[in-house]
Amino acid sequence: MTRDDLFNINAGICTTLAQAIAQAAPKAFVLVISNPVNSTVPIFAEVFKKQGVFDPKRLFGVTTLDCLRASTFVASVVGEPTKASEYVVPVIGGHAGYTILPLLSQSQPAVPQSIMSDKSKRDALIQRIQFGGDEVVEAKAGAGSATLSMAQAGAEFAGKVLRAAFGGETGIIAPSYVNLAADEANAKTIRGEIGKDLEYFSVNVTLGKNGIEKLNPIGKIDEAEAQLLKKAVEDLEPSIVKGVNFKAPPPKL
Ligand SMILES: NC(=O)c1ccc[n+]([C@@H]2O[C@H](COP(=O)([O-])OP(=O)(O)OC[C@H]3O[C@@H](n4cnc5c(N)ncnc54)[C@H](O)[C@@H]3O)[C@@H](O)[C@H]2O)c1
Ligand SMILES: O=C(O)C[C@H](O)C(=O)O
Repeated sequence: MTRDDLFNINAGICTTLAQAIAQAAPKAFVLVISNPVNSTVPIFAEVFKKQGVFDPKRLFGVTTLDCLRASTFVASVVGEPTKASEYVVPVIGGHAGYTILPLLSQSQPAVPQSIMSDKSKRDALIQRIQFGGDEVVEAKAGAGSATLSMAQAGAEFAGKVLRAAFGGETGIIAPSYVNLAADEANAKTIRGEIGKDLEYFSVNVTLGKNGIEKLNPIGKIDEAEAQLLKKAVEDLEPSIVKGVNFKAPPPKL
């Protein structure tokens, strides 16, 4: 089963939840975890638009688990598994397979050259990050997906949104899959970087008291990442369209 297989069940559930949020809490910060995130976030946005309450600064797709996996697997490959929390690896694109694009070239601390210049080691590391979620789903064989690691990721991301919105903290940056209209000025740069006029993409987001304060451009990536970016964009586009075009069946009487 892939995240896309969940669309048929979760699209309807997300529509119902979005309608309830639009009516009961139209100013809420909405953090979407339900898969396929690449399509469910557009579903939320479309419902909010219809209800006249859409604020792209307050809608987030939660991709934090991809970053947790990236730092965990990088630290492990480097031989420092206990130092995973010290590694920050930006992950952009979306939250499924090849749309998950870890920017190893931007890792802090840097990934050693012995890995970066060894194609097979580097490819294996990227594959592990991209398909770590599928690994868990397969291993659980129908009994759900990531739980403890998702709890850590969800808590980390929600904590950041709350600290920025209500705790007065500034400069908090977190990756998230968002509607690029949240920051049109930087969206223009990001669309130029990805070479496509996409409505949704995951980038590093600067959080503030109103939610998304700034979308951070991708910045410098290397040739291998530029190739992976093309594939990510190619796979992401139909998932966005699927979410945007979803029409929930009328409720059963
Ligand atoms: N974004 C991520 O990184 C990430 C990570 C892990 C899981 N997920 C996604 O999170 C979702 C939940 O995963 P899980 O492993 O916790 O699944 P789960 O099956 O353990 O839990 C799903 C819960 O949803 C409830 N539910 C079912 N139908 C509902 C409805 N109509 N309205 C409200 N609630 C309903 C069920 O009772 C159950 O408690 C899935 O879509 C999964 O793919 C996302
Ligand atoms: O639930 C899934 O399909 C996997 C989940 O999104 C994950 O990344 O662990």
